[in-house]
Amino acid sequence: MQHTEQDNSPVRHTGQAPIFLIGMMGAGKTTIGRGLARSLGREFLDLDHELEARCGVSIPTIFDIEGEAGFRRRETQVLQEITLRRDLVLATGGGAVVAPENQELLRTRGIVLYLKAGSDELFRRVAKDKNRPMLLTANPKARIVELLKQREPIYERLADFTIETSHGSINTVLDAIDQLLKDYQQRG
Ligand SMILES: Nc1ncnc2c1ncn2[C@@H]1O[C@H](COP(=O)(O)OP(=O)(O)OP(=O)(O)O)[C@@H](O)[C@H]1O
Ligand SMILES: O=C(O)C1=C[C@@H](O)[C@@H](O)[C@H](O)C1
Ligand SMILES: [Mg+2]
Repeated sequence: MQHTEQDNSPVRHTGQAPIFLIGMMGAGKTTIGRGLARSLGREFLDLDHELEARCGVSIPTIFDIEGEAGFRRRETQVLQEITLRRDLVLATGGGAVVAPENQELLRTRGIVLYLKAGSDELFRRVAKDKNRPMLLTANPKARIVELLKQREPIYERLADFTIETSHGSINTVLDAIDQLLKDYQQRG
């Protein structure tokens, strides 16, 4: 499916531009994304859940069978399709911003919100969860620090808005995003 064709279709321009949440594992993309979609009356999709639903297996199983490269190929394929949807809040996967092709899709097709958190807090949030294959190493904390270092410049560069999620409650973060989006819409 050619991106240029879709850009010219009437469907593409009906409704509001999609909102894409980016950030590290544990930054709150799924949690905040769901709440934001509810408050905006939009559809919510989570890229990780979408991949699992389409493959019929969990993310760790996709990594086991196809490796990270296979997972990333599937991630790009699904992103190409779902970033075209309007009136959507999309929680991306933590590593979805790494491929330049994905960066282009996110940058050109919607509003990008970077949910930012420090490595200590990220580790606290994901430490007990075994469903993140990127963290199945001897020292998951060091892995988070390393991934954050690699990815932070990409998150920063892609973001239309950055929201700190390390401190404060989920509702505080949701209120801050509501306010940002209102200001943005008023500016036109
Ligand atoms: N202020 C906050 N904002 C977001 N999440 C918070 C906050 N405070 C605590 N949390 C908790 O942090 C966790 C965030 O995990 P979540 O699965 O939403 O992250 P994610 O960015 O989707 O990660 P992944 O990329 O691995 O899917 C949740 O358990 C949530 O309840
Ligand atoms: O940070 C990452 O590379 C990942 C984050 C998760 O959202 C999943 O997309 C997967 O576990 C890989
Ligand atoms: Mg998530």
